[in-house]
Amino acid sequence: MSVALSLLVGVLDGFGLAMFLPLLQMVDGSGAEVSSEEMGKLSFLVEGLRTVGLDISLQTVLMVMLVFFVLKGVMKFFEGYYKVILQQVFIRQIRFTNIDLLSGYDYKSFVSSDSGKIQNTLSGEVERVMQAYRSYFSAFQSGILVAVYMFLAFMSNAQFAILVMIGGGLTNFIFSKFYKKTKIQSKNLTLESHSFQGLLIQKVANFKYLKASGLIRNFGYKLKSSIAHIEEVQRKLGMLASALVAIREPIVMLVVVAVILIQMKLLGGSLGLIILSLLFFYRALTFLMAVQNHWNTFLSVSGSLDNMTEFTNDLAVNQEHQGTKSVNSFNQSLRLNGLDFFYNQEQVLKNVSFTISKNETIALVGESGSGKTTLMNVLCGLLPVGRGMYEVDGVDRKDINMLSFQKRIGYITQEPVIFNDTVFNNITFWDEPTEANIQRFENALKLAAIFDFVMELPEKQNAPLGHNGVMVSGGQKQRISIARELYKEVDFLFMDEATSALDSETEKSIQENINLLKGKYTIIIIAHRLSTVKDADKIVYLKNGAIESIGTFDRLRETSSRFNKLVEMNNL
Ligand SMILES: Nc1ncnc2c1ncn2[C@@H]1O[C@H](COP(=O)(O)OP(=O)(O)OP(=O)(O)O)[C@@H](O)[C@H]1O
Repeated sequence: MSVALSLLVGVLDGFGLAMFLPLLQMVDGSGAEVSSEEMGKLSFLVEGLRTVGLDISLQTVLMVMLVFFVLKGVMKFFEGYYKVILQQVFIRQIRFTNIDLLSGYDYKSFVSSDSGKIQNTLSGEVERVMQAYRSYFSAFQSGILVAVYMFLAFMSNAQFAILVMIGGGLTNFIFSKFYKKTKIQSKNLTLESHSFQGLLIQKVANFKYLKASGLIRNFGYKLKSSIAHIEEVQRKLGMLASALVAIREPIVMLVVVAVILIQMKLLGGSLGLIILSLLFFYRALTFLMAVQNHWNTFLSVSGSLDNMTEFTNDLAVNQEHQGTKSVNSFNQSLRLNGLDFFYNQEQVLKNVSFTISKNETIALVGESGSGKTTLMNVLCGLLPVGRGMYEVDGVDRKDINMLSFQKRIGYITQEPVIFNDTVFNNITFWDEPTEANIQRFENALKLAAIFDFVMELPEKQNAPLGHNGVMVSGGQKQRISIARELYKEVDFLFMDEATSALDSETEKSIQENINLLKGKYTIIIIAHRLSTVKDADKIVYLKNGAIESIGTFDRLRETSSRFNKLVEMNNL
């Protein structure tokens, strides 16, 4: 469609231009009858006018010329508009595909990925891909116009056309060197942008620490040095582009001058034919320059295309495996049998076997690095099973649709997750404030022991929490994130150090609430402070990735001297 429109624009423009020749003949003052021979094979235009009974007068020629250019204008509108629509479809597809792929991205791959690359590819790089697409498309369209004008020039004077083509082809050797260098710099620009975005993310995420420790300016230097690298690459790209623009016209003129001289002096061509061909060539060469311009711009952003392809492939290859069996409720047990887990070559979990029954509270304890978080991540499906077996209600992990399982999970992390929005939206995850939802919301607040605090805020549930929850204390953030999980209708509560950011008073109140939830949810909890897990139904004590002992608090105290040591260290 777009090719056809470009062709039409070129042909209409060419026909319009061809009408200049009869016009020139009329104004040369000789008064001779307009001859169509000077137009070469395009003479059919003048002959056609005669056939339909029109005089070849000044008015007719001018009117026909006008009609051609008006039609060209109309076609140009459709061509431009169609181009915008195509571009939107293309970019939307890239954006939507990548967002979907990112949602399905496997957690294990995500952990070892570069957040700067993800951020940069999905923001700045998308813009550059759009630019690449635009330039590629424009180069292609201009290429079509070059072909149309060359064809028209060929129709009016074949010899001249061939000579210009040979000249044009020879100049390409010079341009190709520039293209190669541009491509290399384009790749560098993408890599430098990834690293800049990575540093920026870290500066924002660690702002508090950097500020409090006086290191913020040192980190600022790193960002500035990254900017300097980007500028250096951009300068090189700019230099290449300027040089290309500068040499382009003199080279093209060299070709034209040489060809006219050869044609006039050696081959004895007619000036009339050369003039019409020149009109077409002028157009063809203008578009040839446009092709080269667009092509060079395309190459200067082509690094982004490679990066986007590689990024999309990486996401696609590392999609989370989803089984076909949905978990819509939890009825019996989670069962691990002989589970091993590896990070690269390193074995982190060794032969772990135990069962968690519905509505039991299980505590994972052990020294730092013993594998508690890893085990929790396997249990909630963030990490795959390396070796061995993991079943939910008797269904193998591999056969389960993990998204459906994870919807049944309330997850409370070490660092409470707070979105930059109101208390209500943070807890209900943007649910409609219907009466039933408000009731559910208030119940969740009460269960998380934060109802009084919220109701005393000037704006109550509509109070904003700020970026990362800066407007509330660590303990309050934790309770809000607990309330969010309780608002969901879940079967499991996974708590990773849920009480670590709380003062002892708040911890006591949360502890009481966990006790209240005990028996209503299946709770899997990691806590360094053993006070939190004292009342658990079962404690899984991990040592170097293997289960050292398993049982109630009192039973472990009786049977495991190592556990006793841990308890003593915790001053219990
Ligand atoms: N993404 C990772 N890549 C490689 N090794 C990892 C990764 N995450 C954790 N490990 C390793 O796995 C082991 C267990 O880590 P894990 O975080 O599960 O321990 P933990 O008991 O939760 O520790 P802590 O109490 O300090 O949080 C550690 O030796 C750690 O170095």
